[in-house]
Amino acid sequence: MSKRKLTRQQRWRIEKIQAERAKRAERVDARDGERLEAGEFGPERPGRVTAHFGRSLDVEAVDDSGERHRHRCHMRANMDGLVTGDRVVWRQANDDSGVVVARGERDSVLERPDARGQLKPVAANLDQILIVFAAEPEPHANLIDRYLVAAEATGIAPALVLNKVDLLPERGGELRDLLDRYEALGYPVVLASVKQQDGLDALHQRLTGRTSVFVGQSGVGKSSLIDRLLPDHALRIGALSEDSRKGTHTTTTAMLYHLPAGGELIDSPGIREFGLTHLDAEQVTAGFIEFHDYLGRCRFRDCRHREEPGCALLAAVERGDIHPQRFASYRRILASLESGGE
Ligand SMILES: Nc1nc2c(ncn2[C@@H]2O[C@H](COP(=O)(O)OP(=O)(O)OP(=O)(O)O)[C@@H](O)[C@H]2O)c(=O)[nH]1
Ligand SMILES: [Zn+2]
Repeated sequence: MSKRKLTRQQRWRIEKIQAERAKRAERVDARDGERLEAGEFGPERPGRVTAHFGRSLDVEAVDDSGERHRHRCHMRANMDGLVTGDRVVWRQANDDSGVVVARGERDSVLERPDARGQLKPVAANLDQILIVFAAEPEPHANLIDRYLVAAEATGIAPALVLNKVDLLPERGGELRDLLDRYEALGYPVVLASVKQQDGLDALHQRLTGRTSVFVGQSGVGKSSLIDRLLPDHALRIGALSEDSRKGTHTTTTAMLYHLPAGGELIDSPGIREFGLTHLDAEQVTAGFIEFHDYLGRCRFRDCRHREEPGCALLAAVERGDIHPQRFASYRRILASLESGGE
């Protein structure tokens, strides 16, 4: 991303706004501290972050009657970096609001570079990254590989979703062959159609009992899928705590939704355009799961798997144990990282 030059005046204004914000946060935190001391908050309870807005969060907890309820919470000053999906310990004030006092351990975290290019967590405790592609716009194998590599680097299990199967030729055509190859590598492949009545059964099954995100190229149907999976729009808006509904930045935060049949979806525009930036060559190599058996077996320890004699990867390609198209993708991704861009 190109660095935008700010005028001195603009910079001064931004600094001023940031200083004011920091001061306000300090005041809120001091007040929370006093109220905690004074015993104005209830006992510690477990909860899960379902949306976040600056230093405020929505925290979902199960109340005494067994129902899920969302509470607008502050986080203490020492608690930076909470994200949607985090498990937390929080205490309720005498109204509906509360304060988060601790963060639970994370099973996984999805990160994204911020405007300055630094990696920042955007969502936590995900089980599954659903990489969506479609009959149209037609996916290139290299694009699928790029998403898979990026997903593998997060440690969160990827699955492939082919949407718009209503547009495929009867026997599935080349795309079906391509998918078979990924299935043979062990990746779950799910076929879906927003247009067809029964087109989402397999997807429902994939989603049940897991916390998932949808990622993928523009136009593949991510929004359409999410709208169908969360049919009641009121249900989506209703997923925000009452205070958050009045806020203005509801469209940019990652939100956690419950699916009617169980399972959760975490979604935000920022997550959907999840990409490959910030990976190094080693992560790219590790992102090709069928290479794992051969790594460390090349004659030279620093083998770059290009034309070195005794390269175990090249030999596997030669024997047909690694698909040449996957190996070509690997090369292309490395080359694009070396040239410093997508
Ligand atoms: N034929 C067919 N069209 C679909 C299907 N699902 C979505 N579409 C259409 O594909 C187009 C793009 O869908 P979106 O849901 O906006 O795609 P998206 O992935 O959210 O795109 P971005 O918001 O740009 O990231 C729309 O015109 C949809 O109506 C499907 O299963 N079959
Ligand atoms: Zn090698």
